[in-house]
Amino acid sequence: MVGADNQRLREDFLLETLFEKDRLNLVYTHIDRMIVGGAIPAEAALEISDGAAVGTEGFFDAREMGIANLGGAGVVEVDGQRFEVANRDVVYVGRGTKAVTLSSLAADEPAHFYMNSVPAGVDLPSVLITKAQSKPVTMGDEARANKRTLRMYIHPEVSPSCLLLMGITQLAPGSIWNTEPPHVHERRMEAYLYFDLAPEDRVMHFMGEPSEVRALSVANLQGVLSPAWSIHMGAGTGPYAFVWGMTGENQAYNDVTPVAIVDLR
Ligand SMILES: O=C(O)C(=O)C[C@H](O)C(=O)CO
Ligand SMILES: [Zn+2]
Repeated sequence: MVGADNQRLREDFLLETLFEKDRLNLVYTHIDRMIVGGAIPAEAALEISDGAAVGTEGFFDAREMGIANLGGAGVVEVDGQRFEVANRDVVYVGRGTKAVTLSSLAADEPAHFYMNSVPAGVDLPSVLITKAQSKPVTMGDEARANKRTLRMYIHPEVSPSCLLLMGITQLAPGSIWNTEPPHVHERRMEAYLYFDLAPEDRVMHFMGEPSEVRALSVANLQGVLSPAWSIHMGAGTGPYAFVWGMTGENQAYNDVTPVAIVDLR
């Protein structure tokens, strides 16, 4: 990626249009085969079942998925099992599922479903993980403008998966910096989805090898991909939260190589 200009970086690593009313958008990233998606089912339900794009009969024949609701109350139906999903609840969908249907309880305040799906080697039961069931960890320091609460949802300590990890980080009022210290993790890729950011604000998201840092200006409900070689950290011009999703062969959250701020170039 050395030499890539801003436009090339945006094309390869920024997911600008994931959320559109009454559409299901799924992006096959080819970074550790993670599929990143968004759906706003307002007037009609949206279904995920066909596997043509992933080369299997059914979408979930060889995949698991995490679905986070970032909007109004919604319903995720997994093979007839109905989960009512409030704002910041997450549904884990296990491999072997035949069909997932996404809908909203109210069309004028529709659910915003954000999805991460990765290859899985085992069938696990599909479950709802509410915000109250997630595991919070508070990090950072108000005086350094990086205080935040990270909530683990799909994680060995909360709710198991095959390889997927998923959680939500909320910045504390007045804090702007996420993911300090920045780090890389050779054994996992990561995708961020910034949300609850005002339309006039942006998160300046930093990516790249620690010796070649670049910035992407990211708007509300846009995603950024972070291959194993890239740092991922950001500073918002206003309040925000983000969903982080990871896949790789090591699920230990602290399996990271921190990079000192003074070593970034
Ligand atoms: O603000 C943070 O710190 C994070 O949310 C970090 C991410 O979860 C991450 O990068 C995990 O590897
Ligand atoms: Zn990370």
